[in-house]
Amino acid sequence: MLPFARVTIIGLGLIGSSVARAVRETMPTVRVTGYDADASVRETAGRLQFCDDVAGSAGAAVIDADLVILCVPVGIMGDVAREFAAELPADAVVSDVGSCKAEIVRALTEALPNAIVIPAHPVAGTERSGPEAGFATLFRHRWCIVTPPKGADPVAVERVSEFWRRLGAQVETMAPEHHDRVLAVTSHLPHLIAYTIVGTAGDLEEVTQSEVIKYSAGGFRDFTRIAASDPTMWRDIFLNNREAVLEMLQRFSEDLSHLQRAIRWGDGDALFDLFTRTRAIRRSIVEQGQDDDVQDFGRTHG
Ligand SMILES: NC(=O)c1ccc[n+]([C@@H]2O[C@H](COP(=O)([O-])OP(=O)(O)OC[C@H]3O[C@@H](n4cnc5c(N)ncnc54)[C@H](O)[C@@H]3O)[C@@H](O)[C@H]2O)c1
Ligand SMILES: O=C(O)C(=O)C[C@]1(C(=O)O)C=C[C@@H](O)C=C1
Repeated sequence: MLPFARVTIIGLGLIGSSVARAVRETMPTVRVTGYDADASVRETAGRLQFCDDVAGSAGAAVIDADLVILCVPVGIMGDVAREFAAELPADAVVSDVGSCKAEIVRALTEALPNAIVIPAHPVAGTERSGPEAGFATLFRHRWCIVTPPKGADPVAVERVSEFWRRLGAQVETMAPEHHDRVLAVTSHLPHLIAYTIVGTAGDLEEVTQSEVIKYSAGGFRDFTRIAASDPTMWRDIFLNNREAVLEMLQRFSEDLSHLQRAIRWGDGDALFDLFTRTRAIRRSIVEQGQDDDVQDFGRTHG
């Protein structure tokens, strides 16, 4: 049996439109209603037809939904929930796809004190944004981390988990605070580093007169892809996962200082040992099938 019959997606950008497309493909009998605050996004959604209908307000979009998924920037989840609170059916499940979870659990449970709130995070995306960037296979073979609030109904948790499994994801359940510490290392810090290195190179360009662009290849190009990610989305992630990001950044700065010292004192063994350890980490990720060229191609060209 399908976990939900009438799904409403609020926010029809990269992730919202990908969820809609994936539902179409994997659960074609499920009715998908969409809403976006931006009229031009609603118009594009109507043209691309990845929803059965596009509503004119958040309230109208949720009116008979049994699952509502918020696919908007992390910093406005609570405000958007308040917009549709009065129209939300009592037995509907409210979820989201936000990239950090503790603050969202707090904001959604505060905005919807009587609703069934089961947040989730599909750990899948690209540097692109908007409804044209979405694609149905985005979540296939990717993790989706479900982060229920304390005391959440296990039946609702299982329905949300089954929904994501049907979209092709592998599901894990985690406490929101634990999620935020893990993702601070595996996703948020790497983005911060990419933003920094590309910004630094951009500043240096004035000195080197365009050599940065001319000779950018390999490693630097990979950083520029990540550093092209949506500014609103990432501003909100850093402001809403502040504690965990600052903790991991402190740790990272210490490790960077050790490397700096090794280079200064010509400690080749320290450099060699670290690079050997990191190469083994990359190889074990590839062996576990969590990364391959086909998937990378799909993510950047989908
Ligand atoms: N991009 C990724 O790689 C990725 C991956 C996983 C999760 N996420 C999370 O998914 C969420 C959406 O990210 P995205 O990449 O799809 O962004 P996006 O910019 O492509 O889409 C966001 C959409 O939300 C709409 N929106 C903004 N304010 C709104 C409001 N008040 N009411 C209704 N709609 C509103 C925007 O018009 C836009 O169409 C974020 O919370 C992000 O953290 C992103
Ligand atoms: O592949 C990318 O472009 C991404 O940045 C995707 C990525 C990630 O860091 O893995 C970014 C943020 C999301 O919350 C989940 C996935």
